[in-house]
Amino acid sequence: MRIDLRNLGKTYDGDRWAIRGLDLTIPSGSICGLIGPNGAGKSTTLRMLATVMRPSEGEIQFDGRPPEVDDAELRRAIGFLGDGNPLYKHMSPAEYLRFFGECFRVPDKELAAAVEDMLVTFDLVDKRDAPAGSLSKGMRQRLLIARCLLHKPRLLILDEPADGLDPRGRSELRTILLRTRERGTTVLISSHILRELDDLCDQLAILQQGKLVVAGDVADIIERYEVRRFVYELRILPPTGPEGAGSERAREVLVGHRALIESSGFEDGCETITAQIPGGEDRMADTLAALVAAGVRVVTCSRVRSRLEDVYNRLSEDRVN
Ligand SMILES: Nc1ncnc2c1ncn2[C@@H]1O[C@H](COP(=O)(O)OP(=O)(O)OP(=O)(O)O)[C@@H](O)[C@H]1O
Repeated sequence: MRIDLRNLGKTYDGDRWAIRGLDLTIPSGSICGLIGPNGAGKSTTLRMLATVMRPSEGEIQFDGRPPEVDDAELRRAIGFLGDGNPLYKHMSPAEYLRFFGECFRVPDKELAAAVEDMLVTFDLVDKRDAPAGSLSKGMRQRLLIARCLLHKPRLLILDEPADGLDPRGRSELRTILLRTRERGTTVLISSHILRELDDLCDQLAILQQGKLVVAGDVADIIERYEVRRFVYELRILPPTGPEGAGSERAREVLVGHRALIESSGFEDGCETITAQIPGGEDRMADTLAALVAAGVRVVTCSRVRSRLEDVYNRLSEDRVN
Protein backbone atom coordinates (compact mmCIF):
# COMPACT_ATOMS: atom_id res chain seq x y z
CA MET A 1 0.00 0.00 0.00
CA ARG A 2 1.38 3.40 -0.99
CA ILE A 3 0.98 6.27 1.46
CA ASP A 4 0.96 9.98 0.64
CA LEU A 5 0.85 12.60 3.36
CA ARG A 6 0.09 16.14 2.22
CA ASN A 7 0.55 19.08 4.55
CA LEU A 8 -0.50 16.87 7.45
CA GLY A 9 -0.95 18.57 10.81
CA LYS A 10 -2.41 17.86 14.24
CA THR A 11 -3.05 20.12 17.19
CA TYR A 12 -4.60 18.67 20.34
CA ASP A 13 -5.48 21.98 21.98
CA GLY A 14 -5.98 24.26 18.97
CA ASP A 15 -2.85 26.16 19.93
CA ARG A 16 0.32 24.02 19.88
CA TRP A 17 1.02 21.73 16.92
CA ALA A 18 2.16 18.18 17.67
CA ILE A 19 3.05 17.88 13.98
CA ARG A 20 2.62 20.35 11.13
CA GLY A 21 3.22 20.68 7.38
CA LEU A 22 4.19 17.03 6.95
CA ASP A 23 4.67 16.04 3.31
CA LEU A 24 5.81 12.48 2.85
CA THR A 25 5.46 9.64 0.37
CA ILE A 26 6.01 6.06 1.46
CA PRO A 27 6.34 3.70 -1.51
CA SER A 28 4.35 0.48 -1.46
CA GLY A 29 6.25 -2.48 0.00
CA SER A 30 8.91 -0.46 1.79
CA ILE A 31 9.94 -0.33 5.43
CA CYS A 32 9.87 3.28 6.55
CA GLY A 33 11.47 4.33 9.83
CA LEU A 34 10.12 7.31 11.70
CA ILE A 35 12.83 8.69 13.94
CA GLY A 36 12.81 11.54 16.37
CA PRO A 37 13.37 12.44 20.01
CA ASN A 38 10.59 12.35 22.62
CA GLY A 39 7.74 14.64 21.71
CA ALA A 40 8.77 14.97 18.04
CA GLY A 41 5.32 13.90 16.87
CA LYS A 42 5.92 10.26 15.87
CA SER A 43 3.01 8.70 17.78
CA THR A 44 0.66 11.45 16.65
CA THR A 45 1.61 10.85 12.99
CA LEU A 46 1.20 7.08 13.35
CA ARG A 47 -2.23 7.44 15.01
CA MET A 48 -3.43 9.51 12.05
CA LEU A 49 -1.99 6.96 9.62
CA ALA A 50 -3.80 4.18 11.45
CA THR A 51 -7.01 6.25 11.01
CA VAL A 52 -7.69 6.20 14.75
CA MET A 53 -7.24 9.97 14.92
CA ARG A 54 -8.28 12.65 12.42
CA PRO A 55 -5.77 15.22 11.16
CA SER A 56 -6.43 18.86 12.09
CA GLU A 57 -5.28 19.84 8.62
CA GLY A 58 -3.93 18.20 5.49
CA GLU A 59 -4.66 14.81 4.03
CA ILE A 60 -3.53 11.18 3.95
CA GLN A 61 -4.02 9.07 0.85
CA PHE A 62 -3.89 5.29 0.92
CA ASP A 63 -3.15 3.93 -2.54
CA GLY A 64 -4.16 7.30 -3.95
CA ARG A 65 -7.44 7.77 -2.10
CA PRO A 66 -8.36 9.47 1.19
CA PRO A 67 -10.09 7.33 3.84
CA GLU A 68 -13.85 7.45 4.11
CA VAL A 69 -15.59 8.13 7.42
CA ASP A 70 -15.32 4.95 9.54
CA ASP A 71 -13.58 3.17 6.69
CA ALA A 72 -13.85 -0.43 7.97
CA GLU A 73 -12.41 -1.90 4.78
CA LEU A 74 -9.29 0.27 5.07
CA ARG A 75 -8.93 -0.49 8.78
CA ARG A 76 -9.01 -4.21 8.07
CA ALA A 77 -6.02 -3.68 5.76
CA ILE A 78 -4.02 -2.05 8.59
CA GLY A 79 -2.22 -3.62 11.55
CA PHE A 80 -1.54 -1.03 14.25
CA LEU A 81 0.52 -1.23 17.40
CA GLY A 82 0.06 2.13 19.12
CA ASP A 83 1.62 3.31 22.35
CA GLY A 84 -0.27 1.90 25.29
CA ASN A 85 -2.01 -1.25 24.08
CA PRO A 86 -3.76 -2.98 26.95
CA LEU A 87 -4.04 -6.74 26.89
CA TYR A 88 -7.04 -8.44 28.43
CA LYS A 89 -5.40 -9.93 31.52
CA HIS A 90 -7.55 -13.04 31.76
CA MET A 91 -7.40 -13.90 28.05
CA SER A 92 -4.71 -16.34 26.96
CA PRO A 93 -2.56 -15.61 23.87
CA ALA A 94 -4.58 -18.14 21.84
CA GLU A 95 -7.90 -16.56 22.91
CA TYR A 96 -6.61 -13.04 22.37
CA LEU A 97 -5.41 -13.77 18.83
CA ARG A 98 -8.64 -15.61 17.98
CA PHE A 99 -10.67 -12.66 19.29
CA PHE A 100 -8.78 -10.15 17.13
CA GLY A 101 -8.87 -12.52 14.15
CA GLU A 102 -12.66 -12.48 14.42
CA CYS A 103 -12.71 -8.66 14.75
CA PHE A 104 -10.63 -8.42 11.58
CA ARG A 105 -12.93 -10.93 9.86
CA VAL A 106 -10.26 -13.56 9.16
CA PRO A 107 -12.34 -16.34 7.54
CA ASP A 108 -13.28 -19.13 9.99
CA LYS A 109 -11.49 -21.83 8.03
CA GLU A 110 -8.22 -19.84 8.09
CA LEU A 111 -8.37 -18.53 11.65
CA ALA A 112 -7.07 -21.56 13.61
CA ALA A 113 -4.04 -21.90 11.30
CA ALA A 114 -3.37 -18.13 11.42
CA VAL A 115 -3.44 -18.16 15.26
CA GLU A 116 -1.13 -21.18 15.34
CA ASP A 117 1.25 -19.53 12.88
CA MET A 118 1.49 -16.39 15.05
CA LEU A 119 2.05 -18.41 18.25
CA VAL A 120 4.93 -20.24 16.56
CA THR A 121 6.40 -17.13 14.88
CA PHE A 122 6.37 -15.18 18.14
CA ASP A 123 7.56 -18.07 20.30
CA LEU A 124 4.41 -18.18 22.43
CA VAL A 125 3.41 -21.83 21.94
CA ASP A 126 4.34 -22.77 25.52
CA LYS A 127 2.20 -19.92 26.84
CA ARG A 128 -0.74 -20.36 24.50
CA ASP A 129 -3.24 -21.04 27.32
CA ALA A 130 -1.68 -18.97 30.11
CA PRO A 131 -3.54 -15.80 31.15
CA ALA A 132 -1.94 -12.75 29.48
CA GLY A 133 -1.56 -11.16 32.94
CA SER A 134 1.02 -13.82 33.81
CA LEU A 135 3.24 -13.17 30.77
CA SER A 136 6.53 -11.31 30.98
CA LYS A 137 6.77 -7.81 29.46
CA GLY A 138 8.61 -9.10 26.40
CA MET A 139 6.07 -11.91 25.87
CA ARG A 140 3.22 -9.42 26.11
CA GLN A 141 4.91 -7.22 23.56
CA ARG A 142 5.35 -10.21 21.21
CA LEU A 143 1.67 -11.02 21.59
CA LEU A 144 0.69 -7.44 20.75
CA ILE A 145 2.82 -7.50 17.60
CA ALA A 146 1.41 -10.92 16.66
CA ARG A 147 -2.09 -9.43 16.90
CA CYS A 148 -1.09 -6.74 14.35
CA LEU A 149 0.16 -9.31 11.83
CA LEU A 150 -2.50 -12.01 12.28
CA HIS A 151 -4.84 -10.73 9.56
CA LYS A 152 -2.00 -10.18 7.06
CA PRO A 153 -2.37 -6.40 6.78
CA ARG A 154 -1.23 -4.47 3.71
CA LEU A 155 -0.01 -1.68 5.97
CA LEU A 156 1.71 -2.45 9.26
CA ILE A 157 2.23 0.45 11.69
CA LEU A 158 4.35 -0.19 14.76
CA ASP A 159 5.01 2.48 17.38
CA GLU A 160 8.21 1.60 19.27
CA PRO A 161 7.68 -2.17 18.82
CA ALA A 162 11.05 -3.16 20.28
CA ASP A 163 10.10 -1.74 23.69
CA GLY A 164 10.49 -4.49 26.26
CA LEU A 165 12.04 -7.02 23.87
CA ASP A 166 15.36 -8.66 24.76
CA PRO A 167 18.19 -8.73 22.17
CA ARG A 168 16.97 -12.05 20.74
CA GLY A 169 13.40 -10.75 20.52
CA ARG A 170 14.66 -7.63 18.72
CA SER A 171 16.65 -9.62 16.24
CA GLU A 172 13.66 -11.91 15.60
CA LEU A 173 11.40 -8.92 15.12
CA ARG A 174 13.78 -7.66 12.47
CA THR A 175 13.60 -10.96 10.60
CA ILE A 176 9.80 -10.98 10.85
CA LEU A 177 9.57 -7.43 9.49
CA LEU A 178 11.85 -8.24 6.56
CA ARG A 179 9.68 -11.28 5.80
CA THR A 180 6.56 -9.11 6.08
CA ARG A 181 7.98 -6.72 3.51
CA GLU A 182 8.70 -9.64 1.17
CA ARG A 183 4.96 -10.29 1.19
CA GLY A 184 4.48 -6.77 -0.18
CA THR A 185 3.27 -5.18 3.06
CA THR A 186 4.27 -1.56 3.67
CA VAL A 187 5.79 -1.23 7.15
CA LEU A 188 6.02 1.95 9.20
CA ILE A 189 8.03 1.73 12.36
CA SER A 190 8.97 4.38 14.90
CA SER A 191 11.92 4.33 17.21
CA HIS A 192 14.39 6.57 18.90
CA ILE A 193 16.93 3.75 19.00
CA LEU A 194 18.62 4.24 15.67
CA ARG A 195 20.62 1.04 15.65
CA GLU A 196 17.36 -0.85 15.51
CA LEU A 197 16.44 0.80 12.24
CA ASP A 198 19.86 0.68 10.58
CA ASP A 199 19.96 -2.06 7.95
CA LEU A 200 16.21 -2.60 8.31
CA CYS A 201 14.52 0.44 6.78
CA ASP A 202 14.76 1.44 3.16
CA GLN A 203 12.92 4.72 3.76
CA LEU A 204 13.44 7.16 6.56
CA ALA A 205 11.72 10.23 7.97
CA ILE A 206 13.37 12.22 10.75
CA LEU A 207 11.06 14.40 12.84
CA GLN A 208 12.04 17.06 15.31
CA GLN A 209 9.67 19.30 17.27
CA GLY A 210 6.73 18.51 15.04
CA LYS A 211 8.54 19.13 11.77
CA LEU A 212 10.03 16.88 9.13
CA VAL A 213 13.79 17.40 9.02
CA VAL A 214 14.74 14.96 6.31
CA ALA A 215 13.02 12.14 4.42
CA GLY A 216 13.70 9.72 1.62
CA ASP A 217 15.60 6.63 0.65
CA VAL A 218 18.01 5.61 3.45
CA ALA A 219 20.92 4.92 1.10
CA ASP A 220 20.45 8.34 -0.57
CA ILE A 221 20.28 10.14 2.77
CA ILE A 222 23.44 8.45 4.04
CA GLU A 223 25.19 9.18 0.73
CA ARG A 224 24.18 12.85 0.90
CA TYR A 225 25.64 13.26 4.39
CA GLU A 226 28.56 10.95 3.77
CA VAL A 227 30.01 13.51 1.37
CA ARG A 228 30.91 15.64 4.36
CA ARG A 229 32.33 12.92 6.55
CA PHE A 230 35.46 10.92 5.81
CA VAL A 231 36.34 8.20 8.27
CA TYR A 232 38.96 5.56 7.51
CA GLU A 233 40.08 2.43 9.25
CA LEU A 234 43.78 1.62 9.03
CA ARG A 235 45.21 -1.82 9.79
CA ILE A 236 48.86 -1.67 10.74
CA LEU A 237 51.33 -4.52 11.16
CA PRO A 238 53.66 -4.42 14.19
CA PRO A 239 57.15 -2.97 13.47
CA THR A 240 59.78 -5.49 12.29
CA GLY A 241 62.34 -4.41 14.90
CA PRO A 242 62.79 -2.07 17.89
CA GLU A 243 63.61 0.85 15.57
CA GLY A 244 60.59 0.27 13.32
CA ALA A 245 57.49 2.47 13.23
CA GLY A 246 54.41 1.07 14.96
CA SER A 247 51.01 2.41 15.94
CA GLU A 248 52.50 5.14 18.17
CA ARG A 249 54.32 6.62 15.19
CA ALA A 250 51.15 6.19 13.09
CA ARG A 251 49.21 8.26 15.63
CA GLU A 252 51.81 11.03 15.52
CA VAL A 253 51.64 11.18 11.73
CA LEU A 254 47.83 11.17 11.76
CA VAL A 255 47.59 13.93 14.35
CA GLY A 256 50.24 15.89 12.40
CA HIS A 257 47.86 15.71 9.44
CA ARG A 258 44.97 17.00 11.59
CA ALA A 259 43.20 13.65 11.69
CA LEU A 260 40.79 13.04 14.57
CA ILE A 261 41.38 9.57 16.01
CA GLU A 262 38.02 8.00 16.86
CA SER A 263 39.10 4.58 18.14
CA SER A 264 41.90 2.05 18.09
CA GLY A 265 42.19 -1.65 18.77
CA PHE A 266 43.86 -4.93 17.89
CA GLU A 267 42.51 -7.46 15.39
CA ASP A 268 44.01 -10.49 13.61
CA GLY A 269 47.59 -9.56 14.53
CA CYS A 270 47.15 -5.93 13.40
CA GLU A 271 46.67 -2.68 15.25
CA THR A 272 43.57 -0.88 13.98
CA ILE A 273 43.05 2.87 14.04
CA THR A 274 39.83 4.59 12.98
CA ALA A 275 40.28 8.25 12.19
CA GLN A 276 38.28 11.10 10.72
CA ILE A 277 40.23 12.90 8.03
CA PRO A 278 39.25 16.52 7.45
CA GLY A 279 39.21 17.45 3.78
CA GLY A 280 38.32 14.12 2.22
CA GLU A 281 40.00 11.66 -0.09
CA ASP A 282 42.88 13.85 -1.32
CA ARG A 283 43.91 14.44 2.26
CA MET A 284 43.70 10.73 3.04
CA ALA A 285 45.99 9.95 0.08
CA ASP A 286 48.56 12.46 1.41
CA THR A 287 48.26 11.15 4.95
CA LEU A 288 48.70 7.57 3.75
CA ALA A 289 51.82 8.53 1.80
CA ALA A 290 53.19 10.21 4.95
CA LEU A 291 52.49 7.10 7.04
CA VAL A 292 54.30 4.86 4.57
CA ALA A 293 57.21 7.34 4.31
CA ALA A 294 57.47 7.25 8.12
CA GLY A 295 57.91 3.47 7.92
CA VAL A 296 54.43 2.57 9.24
CA ARG A 297 53.43 -0.83 7.81
CA VAL A 298 49.87 -0.07 6.66
CA VAL A 299 48.16 -3.24 5.35
CA THR A 300 44.73 -1.80 4.53
CA CYS A 301 43.08 1.59 4.56
CA SER A 302 39.34 1.47 4.05
CA ARG A 303 36.58 4.02 4.32
CA VAL A 304 34.04 3.40 7.06
CA ARG A 305 30.54 4.08 5.78
CA SER A 306 28.22 6.17 7.91
CA ARG A 307 25.38 4.61 9.79
CA LEU A 308 22.00 6.16 10.35
CA GLU A 309 23.18 7.22 13.76
CA ASP A 310 25.99 9.31 12.26
CA VAL A 311 23.52 11.04 9.94
CA TYR A 312 21.13 11.70 12.80
CA ASN A 313 23.87 13.14 15.01
CA ARG A 314 25.07 15.27 12.14
CA LEU A 315 21.56 16.61 11.52
CA SER A 316 21.10 17.40 15.20
CA GLU A 317 24.47 19.21 15.27
CA ASP A 318 23.48 21.25 12.22
CA ARG A 319 20.23 22.28 13.85
CA VAL A 320 21.92 23.22 17.12
CA ASN A 321 24.56 25.19 15.23
N1 LIG B 1 -3.28 12.86 23.64
C1 LIG B 1 -2.58 14.00 23.67
N2 LIG B 1 -3.14 15.15 24.15
C2 LIG B 1 -2.44 16.31 24.17
N3 LIG B 1 -1.18 16.45 23.70
C3 LIG B 1 -0.60 15.35 23.19
C4 LIG B 1 -1.26 14.07 23.15
N4 LIG B 1 -0.43 13.17 22.59
C5 LIG B 1 0.71 13.84 22.28
N5 LIG B 1 0.61 15.14 22.65
C6 LIG B 1 1.65 16.19 22.47
O1 LIG B 1 2.02 16.21 21.11
C7 LIG B 1 3.43 16.36 20.97
C8 LIG B 1 3.98 15.17 20.15
O2 LIG B 1 3.80 13.98 20.93
P1 LIG B 1 3.96 12.52 20.34
O3 LIG B 1 3.54 11.56 21.39
O4 LIG B 1 3.30 12.47 19.02
O5 LIG B 1 5.56 12.48 20.12
P2 LIG B 1 6.53 11.22 19.99
O6 LIG B 1 7.56 11.64 18.99
O7 LIG B 1 5.76 9.99 19.72
O8 LIG B 1 7.18 11.15 21.43
P3 LIG B 1 7.69 9.85 22.27
O9 LIG B 1 8.95 9.38 21.63
O10 LIG B 1 7.93 10.44 23.63
O11 LIG B 1 6.58 8.83 22.25
C9 LIG B 1 4.00 16.46 22.37
O12 LIG B 1 4.18 17.81 22.67
C10 LIG B 1 2.91 15.86 23.24
O13 LIG B 1 2.89 16.46 24.51
